Amino acid sequence: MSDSTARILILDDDADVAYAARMLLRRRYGEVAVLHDPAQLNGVLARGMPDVVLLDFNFTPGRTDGAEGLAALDLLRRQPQPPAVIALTAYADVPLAVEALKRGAADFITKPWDNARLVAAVDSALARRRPATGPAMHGVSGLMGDSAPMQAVRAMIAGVAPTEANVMVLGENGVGKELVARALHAQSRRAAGTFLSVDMGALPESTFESELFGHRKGSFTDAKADRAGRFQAARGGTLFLDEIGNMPLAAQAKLLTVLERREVTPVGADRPESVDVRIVSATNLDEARLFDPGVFRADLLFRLNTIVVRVPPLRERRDDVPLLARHYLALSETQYGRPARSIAPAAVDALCGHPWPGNVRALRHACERAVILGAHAEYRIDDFGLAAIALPALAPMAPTAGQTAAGVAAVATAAAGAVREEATLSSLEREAIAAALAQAQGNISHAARMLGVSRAALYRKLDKHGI
Ligand SMILES: Nc1ncnc2c1ncn2[C@@H]1O[C@H](COP(=O)(O)OP(=O)(O)OP(=O)(O)O)[C@@H](O)[C@H]1O
Repeated sequence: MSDSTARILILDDDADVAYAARMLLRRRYGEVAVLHDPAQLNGVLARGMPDVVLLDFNFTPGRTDGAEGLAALDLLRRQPQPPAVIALTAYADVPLAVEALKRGAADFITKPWDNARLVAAVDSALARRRPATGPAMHGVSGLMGDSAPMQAVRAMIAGVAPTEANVMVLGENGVGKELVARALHAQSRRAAGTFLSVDMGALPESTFESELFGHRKGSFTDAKADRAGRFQAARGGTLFLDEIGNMPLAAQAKLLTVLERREVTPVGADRPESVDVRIVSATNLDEARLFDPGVFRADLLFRLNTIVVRVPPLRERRDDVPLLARHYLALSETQYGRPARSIAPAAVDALCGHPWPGNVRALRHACERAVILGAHAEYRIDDFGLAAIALPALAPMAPTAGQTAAGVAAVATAAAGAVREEATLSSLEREAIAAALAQAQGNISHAARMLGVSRAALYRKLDKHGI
């Protein structure tokens, strides 16, 4: 399965619910669209079939019988290549969920949902629906590239995947660490189980244990029902602990205890439950920082890094650039209904020579930009917006704790010279982001913290500015 090509449709009349689901899923999957009215479903399907539909069941205010959702489900199931449907039902509406399953829904989720559960349900619906194929893809991971360094990474994955060893994936932002983790899962004995990804840097310290280990009803004010944590949700599968380098030390101690004992105690429970998950972790910290005990506990590190897979930055495997560019151009051409175009030879050379501080993710965004803005018969280098992409790499500085957004903006201004009179709000935002990234040495989580926004919000802004 390749997350970057997965298309998800959320069909829910509640704008807040749809927005929350879209924000959650957008980082993981290629395209996440929202539709509020089932009457428009036919038109949307005619423009392209999603892989997974999250389907609400009541659209007209006051209706609770679920008939509108069941009709939409029937319509989806009648398509020549029907998407997998995950029913979104109210907490108590078990009969409706059962009816949806009988009519072909792949799964159901009760609202309000548990994020980990929802992602796990989408992942497994995708995995069941379509194994990724294609000459450039390898295995079922979507990990592309035939350069010598990528062949070495792939050989390492093939050797390590069938073992139960914990694996730590190292590499800069956007190099493909999550794809490596997915490849490890897909080639392991746990492939039929869940692959569950958790952003450890984004878990609030106050709910860390409840999110990871689950809780019992009544164990704290908001604990209205028993809830499984990520360790339980990934049972029999692989738990991908992303951004492990951003975990506070106190949380590291709790994680260490679980890994040592191989059991978790849900908050409010009086006895532990055994855990059956394989742990794959990832960080963009360089190894000097990772081995600094002030940043990361050595005992936890040794639990996690039985095997280390290093994913090289794109500038060290330039041979992969043309293949990746063609793949992502083709993907965006399909997505935006644009004609297929080739890349001018000079543009291929320039793409290969670019330093790509944001690695494959940045290349992907640059290709999307070229498809949208390119106005010639062939893609030219200007279409990719590369001069702008290089900006963050110009002034790398040591990260500064507690940096404020205003401070970063000021540094951006200094780095870029005096504020130009014609500078727009948007260009100031772009400069602030570029400066924050430079100061954080490309670490998205640190840059997001400096700017006072979430990682997901920063990714959206990187997307918007083509950084
Ligand atoms: N080898 C590759 N082949 C195809 N696509 C890739 C490859 N490497 C990365 N990508 C794409 O680049 C984007 C970033 O990949 P991924 O999320 O795996 O990187 P990451 O290293 O985990 O990033 P971060 O550290 O920011 O979380 C995704 O859209 C992914 O599909």
